[in-house]
Amino acid sequence: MKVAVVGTGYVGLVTGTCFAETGNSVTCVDIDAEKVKSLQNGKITIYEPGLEAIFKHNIAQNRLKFTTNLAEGIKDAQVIFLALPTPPGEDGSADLKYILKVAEDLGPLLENYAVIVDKSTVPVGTAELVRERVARAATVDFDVVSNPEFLREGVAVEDFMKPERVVIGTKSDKAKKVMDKLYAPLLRQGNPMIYMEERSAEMTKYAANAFLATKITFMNEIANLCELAGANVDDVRRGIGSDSRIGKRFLFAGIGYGGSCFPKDVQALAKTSADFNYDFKILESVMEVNYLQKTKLMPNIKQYFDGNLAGKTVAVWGLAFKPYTDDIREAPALENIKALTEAGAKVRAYDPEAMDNVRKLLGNSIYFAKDLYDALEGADALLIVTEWPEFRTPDFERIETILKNKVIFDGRNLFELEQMQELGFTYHSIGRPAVTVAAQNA
Ligand SMILES: NC(=O)C1=CN([C@@H]2O[C@H](COP(=O)(O)OP(=O)(O)OC[C@H]3O[C@@H](n4cnc5c(N)ncnc54)[C@H](O)[C@@H]3O)[C@@H](O)[C@H]2O)C=CC1
Ligand SMILES: O=C(O)[C@H]1O[C@H](OP(=O)(O)OP(=O)(O)OC[C@H]2O[C@@H](n3ccc(=O)[nH]c3=O)[C@H](O)[C@@H]2O)[C@H](O)[C@@H](O)[C@@H]1O
Repeated sequence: MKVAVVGTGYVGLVTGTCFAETGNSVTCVDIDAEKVKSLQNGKITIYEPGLEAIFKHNIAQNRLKFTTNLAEGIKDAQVIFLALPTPPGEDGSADLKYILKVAEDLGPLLENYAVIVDKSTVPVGTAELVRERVARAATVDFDVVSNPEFLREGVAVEDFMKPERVVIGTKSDKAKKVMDKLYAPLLRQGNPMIYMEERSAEMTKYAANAFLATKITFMNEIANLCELAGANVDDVRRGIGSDSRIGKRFLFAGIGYGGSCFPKDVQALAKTSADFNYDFKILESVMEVNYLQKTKLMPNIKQYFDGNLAGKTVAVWGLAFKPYTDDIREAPALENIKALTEAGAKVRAYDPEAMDNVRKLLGNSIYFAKDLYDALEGADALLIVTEWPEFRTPDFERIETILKNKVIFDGRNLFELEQMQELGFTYHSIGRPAVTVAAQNA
């Protein structure tokens, strides 16, 4: 099948590459000329495990092409994916300007029937708006369907190639046939293609993200309560997660969720609710709790240094909003770096993938370390923000030698409390009793 993907960011590049991998002929379109040039030269523009190999393979097979020219990109395409940004507008709603602009541009360019697919996360009613914009200048028949994407960054290829479900919002049988054919190779394990009305498909995406953000936030609040009540959130997680109605996944307490989607999608759903005069109370709480959670460890850090961080240096392990990505959008690390520097501390940061992106944002206002131990040189304390695997079993003897104080603030609960106690570290984590040297000696 001939497929076009408009917008070649995280979702567009994964979508295009994976559909090329299943044998389609794919052209990806982007207005960012530098990005397209790099992709044309076989240089991948994002870090996503497993993507580079299939990206290169499909370029070599001539099944994956890149262009800045929309007309060229969509020529003869049977399916046109819109994988464009939908950032928050000033009022928190999803800004549809990128989607609607491309929809308008597409109209006069269509030469044959095509299925135009809203892959971006878009509010209820967007498919109707896209249809209206395309129709303004279209001279051929077309369908617009909603096909929200549920991939996670860091495991995007796996999620895309083996989706637990594919949701399609459309009433058109013609469009259904095209989508069935395109997705068939990805659903061989029997996972379902779920058809529904387009408004329900659009809502499904926001409901999924808002539910997951709420689940995490609920656990973060349980964690905060555990700290006050002397319970351990990790035990509570195991205790409730084994109930299949609750499930084991997405119950990990930490210093807040980040990323390009949960924050903006929860906000956008709240705005949609407001537009329908519905007071969606949980969403407001989720946003407030998550905002506060991101700097949850700051009071502990300040208290350790008797309220004064001026002149102190803090090593920060992890900058990406989660492991296996270089994405720093809404990353808790950024809030913590801001809080630390505002309090007068210096920051020495290390992340395996995200340092270039943070450097673009913060310049040389913080030190970017060569590795996790370089980050500790001359540092008074260690703050862990992202659970990269290489942080899980570090050389504690080396940490002890380099770090000025044996103190770790851990926003991702990487270490066992007993281990920290044995090693003699003061250790503050999330939703678990603090390990202090005083407590150890008591
Ligand atoms: N990043 C993620 O993990 C997921 C994102 N989504 C949704 O997918 C959509 C896209 O997200 P990302 O891929 O993360 O965004 P992104 O910002 O990484 O990529 C968007 C791309 O669109 C390009 N673009 C902008 N205007 C254009 C135009 N007129 N013509 C052609 N290209 C244009 C940009 O240059 C950029 O390369 C958003 O709605 C997002 O909410 C959904 C599921 C997962
Ligand atoms: O719409 C999107 O863009 C995507 O948003 C999320 O994917 P993603 O943001 O890539 O990453 P997640 O693995 O969901 O993690 C999001 C945040 O939640 C945090 N998290 C996750 C799980 C958990 O148990 N605890 C927790 O704090 C992570 O640290 C991270 O900051 C969803 O999981 C995807 O299904 C969805 O497609």
